[in-house]
Amino acid sequence: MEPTVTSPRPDRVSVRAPATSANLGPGFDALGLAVQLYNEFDVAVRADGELRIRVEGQGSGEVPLDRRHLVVRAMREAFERVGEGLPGLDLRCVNRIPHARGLGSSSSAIVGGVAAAAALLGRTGPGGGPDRDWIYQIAADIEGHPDNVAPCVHGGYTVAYRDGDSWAAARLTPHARILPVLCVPGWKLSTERARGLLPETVSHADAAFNAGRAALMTAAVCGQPESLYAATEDRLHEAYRAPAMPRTLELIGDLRQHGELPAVVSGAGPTVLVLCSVSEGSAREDSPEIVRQIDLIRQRAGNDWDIRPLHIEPAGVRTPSPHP
Ligand SMILES: Nc1ncnc2c1ncn2[C@@H]1O[C@H](COP(=O)(O)OP(=O)(O)OP(=O)(O)O)[C@@H](O)[C@H]1O
Ligand SMILES: N[C@@H](CCO)C(=O)O
Repeated sequence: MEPTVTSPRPDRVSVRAPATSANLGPGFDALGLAVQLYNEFDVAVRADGELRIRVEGQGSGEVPLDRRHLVVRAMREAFERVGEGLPGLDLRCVNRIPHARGLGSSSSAIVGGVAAAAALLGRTGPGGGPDRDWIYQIAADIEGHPDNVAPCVHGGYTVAYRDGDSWAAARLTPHARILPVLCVPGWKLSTERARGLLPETVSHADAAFNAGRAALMTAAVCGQPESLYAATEDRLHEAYRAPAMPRTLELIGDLRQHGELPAVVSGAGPTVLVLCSVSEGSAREDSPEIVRQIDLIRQRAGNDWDIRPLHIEPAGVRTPSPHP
């Protein structure tokens, strides 16, 4: 956990942390994908020790504007890891990731907070960028499971896991033929409630089913998108959560049955993730095959869902200032 480089300490920093879609169906608490939708956090140290928080966009008027704020909690934890107290701060949040929808808003806030603290502490990684492993360890400890945190920190497609006393992740590059399309509803579901619906134990047969599909998912995302439909079947969490998000499971069933589209619950829901793809070349919003798939999604979803094609974010959290 030692920093690769210790730089002079700046007194202000800007952080950009992406949205993420976790699980991807069978990879419960392990698989995740970063997408190009971001929260931005501007942090400046205050000499008077006061804490001032401004929130624009998602969560404005809902999240606490004091030491309970998730970004501040994450920053405090990071400072305490090096034996320091949190200084006074001006924190400005520009939130674009909707809360409690299964798009990793909490991971973005936690990773953003830890990354801001790392930069203020002068901890940098190779090349002067964020000290990604340090950020990952602390953020995953706070979140409690690593599947949103890993892609938020590293970008791309990640397979996250526990390795002894620490968190580890394999970061892979998704195939250019894939374009994630998110169907975001206006209603919320907290991860805490969605996790409360899961059984204590599952059958060996269901565990074996998911092991095969999760392994296939990595092959499908990174090399053979034609396997995405088979790879997106799950028996560990989606059906158990249906009572808290019936319309999500209904839409997924509809898209799978009528459109043969690889649709899954994004994270803990209620957003639906559809892994759209083209048969050759690179997937773009205006590729004829993608246009057809998005039209079908719009028809089946109706007006209550915001249909958002979002390209994969390759790099993960960034601290453009002071580390370009
Ligand atoms: N940018 C933010 N600033 C402050 N608090 C936030 C922010 N984003 C999320 N939170 C807190 O986290 C809660 C949402 O976390 P939750 O884990 O339930 O959902 P999620 O992270 O959006 O979805 P998922 O984990 O399924 O991808 C919000 O209700 C809010 O309390
Ligand atoms: N793996 C997590 C993702 C949401 O944080 C879950 O499904 O509960």
